[in-house]
Amino acid sequence: MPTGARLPVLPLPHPLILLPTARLTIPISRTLADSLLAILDDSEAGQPVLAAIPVPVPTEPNTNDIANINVLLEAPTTANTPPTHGVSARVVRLVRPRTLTSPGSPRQPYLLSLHGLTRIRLVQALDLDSATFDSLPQHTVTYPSTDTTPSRETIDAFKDAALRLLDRLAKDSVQTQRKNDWLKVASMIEDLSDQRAAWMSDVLVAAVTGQYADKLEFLATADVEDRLRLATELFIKQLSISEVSKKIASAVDESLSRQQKEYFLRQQLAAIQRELHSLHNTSGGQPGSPGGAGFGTGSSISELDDDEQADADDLADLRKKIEAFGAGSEERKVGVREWRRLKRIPQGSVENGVIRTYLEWLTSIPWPSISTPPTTARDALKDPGFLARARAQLDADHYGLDQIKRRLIEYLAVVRLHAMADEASSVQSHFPPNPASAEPQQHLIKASPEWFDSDRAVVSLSTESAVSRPSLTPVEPPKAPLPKRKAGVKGPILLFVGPPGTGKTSLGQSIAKALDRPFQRISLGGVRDEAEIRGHRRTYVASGPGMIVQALRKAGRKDPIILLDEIDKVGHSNFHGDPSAALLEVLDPEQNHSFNDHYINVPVDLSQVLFICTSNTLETISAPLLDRCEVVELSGYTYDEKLHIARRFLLPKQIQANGLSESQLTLRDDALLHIATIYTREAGVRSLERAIGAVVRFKAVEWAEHFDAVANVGKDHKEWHGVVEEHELEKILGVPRWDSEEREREEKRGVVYGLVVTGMGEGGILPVESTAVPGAGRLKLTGSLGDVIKESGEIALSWVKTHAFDLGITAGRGIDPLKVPDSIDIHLHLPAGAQKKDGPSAGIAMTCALVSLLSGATTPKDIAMTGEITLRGRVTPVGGIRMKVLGAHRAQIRKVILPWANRKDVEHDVAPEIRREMQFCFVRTIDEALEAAFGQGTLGWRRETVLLESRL
Ligand SMILES: Nc1ncnc2c1ncn2[C@@H]1O[C@H](COP(=O)(O)OP(=O)(O)OP(=O)(O)O)[C@@H](O)[C@H]1O
Repeated sequence: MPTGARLPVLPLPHPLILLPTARLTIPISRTLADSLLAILDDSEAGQPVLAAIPVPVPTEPNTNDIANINVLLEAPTTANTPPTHGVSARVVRLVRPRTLTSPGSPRQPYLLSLHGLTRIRLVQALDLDSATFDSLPQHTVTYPSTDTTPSRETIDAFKDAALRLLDRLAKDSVQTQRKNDWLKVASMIEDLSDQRAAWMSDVLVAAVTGQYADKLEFLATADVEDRLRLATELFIKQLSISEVSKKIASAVDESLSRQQKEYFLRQQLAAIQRELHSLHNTSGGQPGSPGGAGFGTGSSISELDDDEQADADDLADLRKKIEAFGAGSEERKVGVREWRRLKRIPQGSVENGVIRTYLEWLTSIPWPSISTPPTTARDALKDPGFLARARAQLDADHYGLDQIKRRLIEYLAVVRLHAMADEASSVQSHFPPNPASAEPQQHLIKASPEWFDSDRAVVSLSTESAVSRPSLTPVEPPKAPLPKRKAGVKGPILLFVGPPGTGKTSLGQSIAKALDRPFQRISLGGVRDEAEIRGHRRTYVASGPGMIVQALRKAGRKDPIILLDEIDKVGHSNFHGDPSAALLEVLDPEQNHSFNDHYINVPVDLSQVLFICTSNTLETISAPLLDRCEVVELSGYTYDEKLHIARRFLLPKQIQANGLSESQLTLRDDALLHIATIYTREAGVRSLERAIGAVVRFKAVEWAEHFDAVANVGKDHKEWHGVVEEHELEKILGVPRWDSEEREREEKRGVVYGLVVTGMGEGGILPVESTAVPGAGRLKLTGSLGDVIKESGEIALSWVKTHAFDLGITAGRGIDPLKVPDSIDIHLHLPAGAQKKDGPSAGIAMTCALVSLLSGATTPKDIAMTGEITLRGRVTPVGGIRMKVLGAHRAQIRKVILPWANRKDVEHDVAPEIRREMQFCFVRTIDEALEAAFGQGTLGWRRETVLLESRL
């Protein structure tokens, strides 16, 4: 064709483009078709040629559309320059398809097929403003020269890139036909002559390049060398695109297929379980039996089968609970944050489980920000008859303990007053001075659900608020003030101290009943790890909250009674932290409104909780902990009290527990007392309860046998005897444990009885034995003795040596009784060597034992003593008098020798009936103690002694 020919120009709207060698079929309007037909009529050759000029529209790639990687990779090169490049195209077909015509349609679309021939260039660019796609204006075109031969390297690079791309396309093709086509083209390229390389580049670029801008640039590149280079670049680009796309597709495929697989497996599992269930129900089951026809015929599916539904319900429940948290509260923020993380992490993953468990804990704590209906505890405190009811409750649950009950009533009165004062101040704060100030709070609560997922946030916000633009960032409401510590909501923290089984725990339960609050008991015995109280941090595997939060969750209310049991047995600072320091935080009203549990990691308010502590002894409790508590001592019961407790509480409880009725079984008082004295010698009543339980069980068996025999008429049966006598006890409970000790106790030279308090807080007697062995005047002390008690032994020996002449042991002053007449060693032993013993209170007993050994005088076997001695012979006071006296009374001791300074303890703390039954000797000096122990005139005193014996 001659250069500078005029051709009708067909503008191709974006994104249509026709490359040389390619074919293109496009719909055209009737007007355009008419123009074409006119040209066809004029044309001599039959197939007219047009200039097909692509008209680009400037487009910005949408960077948000990450799904379409081709769009991202396409450069925004389609600038606003007037189009000049195009292709001469032969009109191959012009048809009017029937399917496209519709009656009454103003435009009758035609289909025009074009075949690209060669590159052309318009001499004068198309005027974009006046260009219409309905006319074929005549333009002068030029044909760029294509004669140059490309270089060897360019052709080789082109072929190499083309072959690699074709290879990839063949591999990626799913259809065999298409794969074969690509392979055929590849073999053509291998045999391609250099002259045909430019033609082949047109063919391939038209076939494989998807991007408009690339095609446009390729169309505009007339020079053969440049064109081949550009084609090479495009092939490489296409290759990397297809590789990246493939990688992404396979990654998506993989994750999808894993999820689908899991889903299908779960579905199959559920189906199999359903089948098994129905099989089980329809076969073999007896009508009316579980699993039989009466229970379900297979159509009813247990709620346990449908775990997916249950799972969804649980999640919905969780969400509801988080929504119930007060707006702006710390727990709500953490809950929302963790909820979002939960939604992001795939179900079934370990992390998902961890977050879910955390959220379950978080939502199960009774947070103060959750609005709850007014609690009955508050109502109980408001009731004017509250104190009377509390007193009645304590009396109904416990016998005796009058002083303690009085103290508890005082305590409850204080709690009530504080609660009422608190109520009054909160009523005031519920009425804000300006009603307008309450309004924003309402909006906050209304808008709260959209915190949960951002997509929901967009929807709900855009529908509700037409004015403000929706944003993806959650709307943070203004911070609601954290609940302030309510000053002194409760009274002091009570600490019940006493031996086991004296009713410490059950007193705590009675207080909870009186206050109508839930009761939780935390056993601190053996707690060595701070994390048991504070919880483990969430980074630990299988971490969880500490005991305090667990108790709060179980109680389900923010104001339960929590009993910290055996606080004396909690561990102190070690490499697992300091549990007692953690307890300090729990018990300190200044700190416990924001207790920090490591697992929950949101401050927990414990200021409404009433803590009560129990302990067997005060010695092992750390001073700061003790400082926070008010000590209430329960020393133990007398036999008389035990008898009452047994009759009124323990026996009826055991009778009921063992399926009998009170009319069927009677335990006489003498039998009960026998159990208390001979079988169970303890300060509390726990063993007594156990022993009574054993007797009741024995009788329950007898009753059952009797009942069976009566029902089985004709068979001989024993008579039923519903009264338990004292003499029957040995048959039921075996040989008495304490009886033998009493009998074995003897009046012997060198042996006296001291009074002790065990580590469990229980009083009792302990023999102090001494014997003389040949030796060199040394003192040997055995029986697991601590330093202080050993020193007491040495002080006692020094005192006896000094006063040996006055006591008539030696013939002259300055003679060592351990050397003259014979050289001896003294061995002092305190039995029960497995138990550690320490303290100064055995001073008197050791002195008496040494005097007895050296003088030959003995003390009666029903005398016991306690008191510290000094080198000058003074007797100084000791602790635990109440428990020691009670222990001595239990051990059938009739006379106790005590330091004078402990007189007030006996007067105040010892029950009157014990004071009546026992003789008390209060002594100021060792001389007085010796006279009280050995009896007046027994020792051969060489000087006048003053005996001050006082009886109560
Ligand atoms: N004064 C009492 N009146 C009636 N029952 C009592 C009395 N004291 C104790 N009990 C009963 O004795 C049993 C043991 O009491 P509890 O468990 O409270 O002892 P504790 O002092 O807490 O012992 P531990 O130190 O071993 O925990 C309970 O069944 C309790 O009801």
